[in-house]
Parts: sequence; structure tokens; C-alpha cells
Amino acid sequence: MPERSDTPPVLLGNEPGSFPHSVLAERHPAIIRQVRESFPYDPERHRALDALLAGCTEGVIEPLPADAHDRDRWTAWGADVYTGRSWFEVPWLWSESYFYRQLLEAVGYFAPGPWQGIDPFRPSKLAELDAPETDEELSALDALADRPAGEQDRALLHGSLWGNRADLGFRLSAASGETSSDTPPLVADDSDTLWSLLPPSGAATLALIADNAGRELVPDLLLIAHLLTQGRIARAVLHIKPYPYYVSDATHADVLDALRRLTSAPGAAAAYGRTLWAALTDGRLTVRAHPFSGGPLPYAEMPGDLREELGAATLTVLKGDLNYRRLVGDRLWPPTTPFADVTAYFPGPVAALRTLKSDVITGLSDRTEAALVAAEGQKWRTGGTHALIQVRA
Ligand SMILES: O=P(O)(O)OC[C@H]1O[C@](O)(CO)[C@@H](O)[C@@H]1O
Repeated sequence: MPERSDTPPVLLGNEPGSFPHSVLAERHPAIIRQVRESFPYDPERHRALDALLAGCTEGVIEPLPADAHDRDRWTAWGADVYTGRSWFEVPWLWSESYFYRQLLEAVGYFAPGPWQGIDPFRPSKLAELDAPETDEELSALDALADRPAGEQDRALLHGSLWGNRADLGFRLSAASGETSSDTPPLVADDSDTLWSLLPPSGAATLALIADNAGRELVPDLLLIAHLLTQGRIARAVLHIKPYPYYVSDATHADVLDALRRLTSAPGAAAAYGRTLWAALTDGRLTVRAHPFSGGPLPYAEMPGDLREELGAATLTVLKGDLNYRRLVGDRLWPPTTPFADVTAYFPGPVAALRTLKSDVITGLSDRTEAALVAAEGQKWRTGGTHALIQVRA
């Protein structure tokens, strides 16, 4: 993407007291401690986790092993440039993403052996899926069945949107993040444009770039099932992560767990599950784990095949905070920078459904920004209490 002359620099994590700094200095060590307890890892795995714990705060970025299957890919993504530098001095997006890659290395996720393919975050993902709150959310679908189509549209869109609050990494450090503010929960709402792109003519292809598993993925799947049933889309491609990432990001195994949760639920939820099952088996719904989805770069740098694929979709919906950062570049834009300007490079119509969990924001009106700042200072940016639906048609 050619850079605008007023493009702010990419965020780094080097400013003590800033949100990015706290993620690197506090959240990452907490995640390592949580992972240590998630399985009875052997001494070698414990040593590797201890080394990462020391290295990710005090040390420098270490290279991947010479025989790592994806070493060339990470080199192309910048690993050689950043190796040997402090985690805090390189682009925050890169640093965070590489942390998860190194965490998988430490637990032996890729190496032949007993821990290969074992998702270190699976216990917490499953606990969330099994939680009584999930039952409550699913039983709410029974009452929705008799409501007018417009009301169902809105409920399922908002379910998917607010499902993004359910992010396990965020909960590690956001226990006291609640704000009491009179400002509206939605800071931008382009949902009319979103619906206009998906009329009930049955021809559209939706690309949904998923974010978290569990209580976010379930409503994402419900939204897809609803759009298929209403004839607003003919097919959907669900983009997920090729491996566990950012604690709760959805993988293929998580999709299957969520689907099983739906099909085994009582009432209307099971019907949604059956719709999805049928769509997967007849090809109207496909699941795609593109390597770039697990990468450390903004979407402006997506490879040609992905660009072509998303360019062919009627609409690409990106879920969540991290995808938003990757969509608009991980930069501290003035909040009133038009969303359409910063996403002009995207190969087709694009929508962001996101709760606000990091400093990056675009597309606010002057009035909304002023009201948020007056009520909360800058807390609204990271507290997860506000959300947005932004669309560039
Ligand atoms: O699951 P989401 O919505 O992408 O959020 C990921 C979270 O992790 C972060 O990357 C910080 O670790 C933030 O952007 C956000 O708070």
C-alpha cells in the first residue's frame, strides 16, 4: 500500500505504561505461566517454557530452529531483520505474533513426539465452550425463532460482534477493565451498508475471517447459518488459524468442537448446527487455514492468492481486535481518519466487527470521539466495553 504522507508510525511496545508494553511485559509472562499448568509437560518442555519466560521480557528475539518447517516463511515475514533485537523494539504486531510461534516451539507443538499437535490452549477453550453461559446463549435462540427476519438479522450480527469480548487472553489482564460510561456501546455502526451488500437474493459469497474459538466462534457460526438460511449468502468461507495463536484464536479443531456443541444442544441451536453440518458436507461452507492468517503482518501485505480469493468475495468480514489492527495497519491513527481511506487497498468490500481492546481506531466522528474522551479519557480504546461495525463497500 503506498503510504499516505500523514501515516503514523507502526506501534512498538517500548513505552512503559503503554498498552502494547503491558502486553509484552505482563500478559505474555502470564500466558506462559498459564500454559505451564495446562498439561503435565515433561522437564524438557518446562525448560523451554522457562527459557521463553526469561527471554521474552529480558532477552532478545531468538531465531527458530534451523530445521523448523516454517523457518523460511518467518524469514520472509521479517525474522532475520528482527532476530537479536529486543521484543520491545520491533513492531508490536510482529513481536506479539512471534511470541505465539515461539510458545508453540517451547511446548513441542510442531516437533515429532507426544506433544505434537497438542493445542496448549485447548483446556481453556473447552472450558469456555462447556460453560453455563454458552448454554444460556444457545437457549436464547429458541425465542428468536418466532421474531421478524430483521430482528433475527440484528440479533445474530450483534451476537457475533459482542462474542468478540469473549477472548481468553484479554481476560487474563482485563478483570478490572469495566468502565461505567454513558457513551453508547457502539462507536460506529455501518450495519445498514453491511445488509445492503448481502440482499436476500442468494448469490453472495461471504469470507469470514474468524478470531476467537468458543464463545466467539459459536455466534460466528450461527451468523453464517442464518445468512445461508435467509438466502443472503450462497456460500461462505470461514478463515481460521493454521495453528493455535493469540491464546483463543480458532483452529479447525475448534470449529469442529463448536459445531458438535451446536448439534448436541437442545432446541433451535441444533437446527443451526445441522444447517452448518449440511453446508460443510455439500461445500457451501468451507474452512480455510491460510498460512498468512497465522502471520505477523498487516493485510496490506497479504500474498497474491489470498488477495485474489478475498477480492472474489461479495464481502469479507474480519472479526476481532487483532484482525482490525492487521486491517488498518497497527498504527495510532487519529480516530477520525476515514475507515474507507485506510482500507482502500483491500481487494473487495470489507467489514470489521470488533470490540475495542487495543489503542488502534479509525472512522469515528468528531462528536463520538469527543464524547468518549470526555467520559472516559482513553480507557474506551482498550476496555472491551465498546464495539464497532465498520464497512467499506
Ligand atoms: O481476540 P482479539 O479480539 O483479536 O483480541 C486480541 C487481543 O490481544 C491483543 O492483540 C493484545 O494482546 C489486542 O489487540 C487484543 O486485546
